Amino acid sequence: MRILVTGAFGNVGFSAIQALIEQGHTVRAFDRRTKATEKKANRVHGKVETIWGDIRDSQSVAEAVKGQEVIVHLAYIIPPAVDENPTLAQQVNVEGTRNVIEAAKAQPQPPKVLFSSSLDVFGPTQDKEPPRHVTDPVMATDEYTKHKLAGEEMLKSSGLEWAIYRFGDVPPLEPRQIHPIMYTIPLNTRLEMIHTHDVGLAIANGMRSPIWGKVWLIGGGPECQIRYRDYLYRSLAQVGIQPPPDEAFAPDSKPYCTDWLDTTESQALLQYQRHTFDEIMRDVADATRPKGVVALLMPLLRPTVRRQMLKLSPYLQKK
Ligand SMILES: O=c1ccn([C@@H]2O[C@H](COP(=O)(O)OP(=O)(O)O[C@H]3O[C@H](CO)[C@@H](O)[C@H](O)[C@H]3O)[C@@H](O)[C@H]2O)c(=O)[nH]1
Repeated sequence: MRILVTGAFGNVGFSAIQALIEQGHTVRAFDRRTKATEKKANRVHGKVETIWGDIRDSQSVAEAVKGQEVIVHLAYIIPPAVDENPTLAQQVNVEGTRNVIEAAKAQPQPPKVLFSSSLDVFGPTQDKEPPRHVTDPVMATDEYTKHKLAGEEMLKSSGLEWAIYRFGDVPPLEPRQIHPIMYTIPLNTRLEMIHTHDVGLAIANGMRSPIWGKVWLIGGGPECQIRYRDYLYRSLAQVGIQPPPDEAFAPDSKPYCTDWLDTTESQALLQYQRHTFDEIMRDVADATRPKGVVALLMPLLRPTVRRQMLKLSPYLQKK
């Protein structure tokens, strides 16, 4: 199949193109050109056709869409960056999705579109019995979820063949920057993680499955249903940093929009859940382990990193 992947050199995109190549598809990658995306493009050089462009530019999107049978639309500004530049995020996320849909509709044989959404669209649900089902009500609670729900609606009413994957939390296999967002999640929050390679597999397996016309929940399954504390403590332990005290975090009364997911149906169809939470964390640790001089300096750097991290907590600052 001829498949265009937008945002192809992002976290999910790169896993998707690798799984698609492995399954014999002809992959066209569309992304903006940065040092990071170029580095990843070099790793699949000769295996995909790469088109550099801006998702906000309808002409380059139309060029990329030509002759494709499926578009996997992943180009997006995600949290926390989405709140740092909401105007740009609106253009990339909402207008970018509109460009993809319009370009698809303009084709003599319109391609199908697989849109990536998020479990965040269920809103705050920690007071409800888990897991979340695909039929549960949705609500916009911030810019990101507003954009995702607008995209879902645009696609459903486009007249195109569509499918929507709402993903759980997909940790990238690269270092995540320390950001104040880490303190906005109460430590007891239910989180469902999924290995980035399993998301790639769910996308690739979807190409030969009857996914169309439906919304799917894509998470790691019961083995990946954890609490935020499990994830955070493990991530910090892997780099030898002691976790911040409980009072640095939002209290349980400030619920965050993530939850465990009912993935029975998606797993039965797509057979993509291959990794447990422990395996995700092992692969993240392998991919992010400090090397060379940084590794040697780590024992000296740790206290400074921890101090800087504590400074980012709005709850500690209030005291
Ligand atoms: O202006 C921009 C900003 C970003 N990107 C690309 O979009 C991709 C985003 O990837 P990344 O930031 O690594 O996020 P992912 O974790 O891969 O995000 C995926 O998974 C999220 C849900 O977990 C979805 O919201 C996103 O749409 C989907 O791309 C990258 O290739 C970026 O280069 C653009 O093309 N234009």
